[in-house]
Amino acid sequence: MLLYRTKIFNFPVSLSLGTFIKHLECTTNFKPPAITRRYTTINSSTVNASHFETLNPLQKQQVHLYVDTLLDWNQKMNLTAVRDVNDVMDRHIEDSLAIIPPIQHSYVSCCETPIEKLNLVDVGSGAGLPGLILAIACPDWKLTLLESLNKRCVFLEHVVGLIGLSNVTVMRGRAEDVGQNVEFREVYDVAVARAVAEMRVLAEYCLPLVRVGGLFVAAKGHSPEEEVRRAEKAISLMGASLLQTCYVNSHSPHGQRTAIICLKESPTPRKYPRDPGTPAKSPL
Ligand SMILES: C[S@@+](CC[C@H](N)C(=O)[O-])C[C@H]1O[C@@H](n2cnc3c(N)ncnc32)[C@H](O)[C@@H]1O
Repeated sequence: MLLYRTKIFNFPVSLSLGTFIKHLECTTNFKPPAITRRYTTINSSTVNASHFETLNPLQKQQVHLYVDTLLDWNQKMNLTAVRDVNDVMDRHIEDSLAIIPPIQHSYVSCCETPIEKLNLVDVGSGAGLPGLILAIACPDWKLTLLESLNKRCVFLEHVVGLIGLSNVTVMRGRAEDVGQNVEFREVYDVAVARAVAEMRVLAEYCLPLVRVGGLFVAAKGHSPEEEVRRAEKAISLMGASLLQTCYVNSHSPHGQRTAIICLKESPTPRKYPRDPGTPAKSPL
């Protein structure tokens, strides 16, 4: 059974999905949206196994094509340190799929627009993780894969075309520049990031891209508490607040993973993000 760990009166507890959603509502000031809830229950027999097993046959085929292409291109360019197909499935695919339930539950609980047509940006997408996997698993969502390295963008464009995904845009650029571009600033419902930087830096990369009322979701390891605590100031400077740390029992060999969820409450001041390189050199 998929359990969400949180704290009640400072005691760590593990909650089932339904209880977790109720807890989220009780411990935040946000009113449940007027829209119909779509994720009040999850079939525990499906989440009990791997997240991959919950995909339909076409989606599974698309993931396999992605993994084969990734490993093929990895012989020519450095896309991932993971070389074995089973390891890619367990470490990258399961890890990426594991953040979908926390995104869905937090969005439905706290954000006022319907979740069906979500507009997401994956910051520092690398070889497309988690963004490209989210695009396969949630074909109604629109994904922008933002990546600064040209060769990785070439791979992304190739694999997106090969799989035939029409809901993905590959954007080459630095988060610091894109976040200052009026065309992309504060337009995304959700920004996600995995294995790009520490939370203080990620907050400055991601939150300027998120619209007021949207979410920033960072995929992190099993013990992100100290990193998250240090990032509280940066998150607040960006006009957001920490909503929840969701502990997800991933099928990945890393075991438990976390999704750190922040809600954007007010516009980010114009001076953020700072010049390229500054957020990483001098985190807020
Ligand atoms: C360690 S890789 C992780 C990639 C992927 N998210 C994953 O989970 O496998 C970090 C990626 O973020 C990109 N990156 C780092 N800083 C960035 C920035 N400021 N703007 C855009 N991309 C960035 C790097 O080029 C690299 O491809």
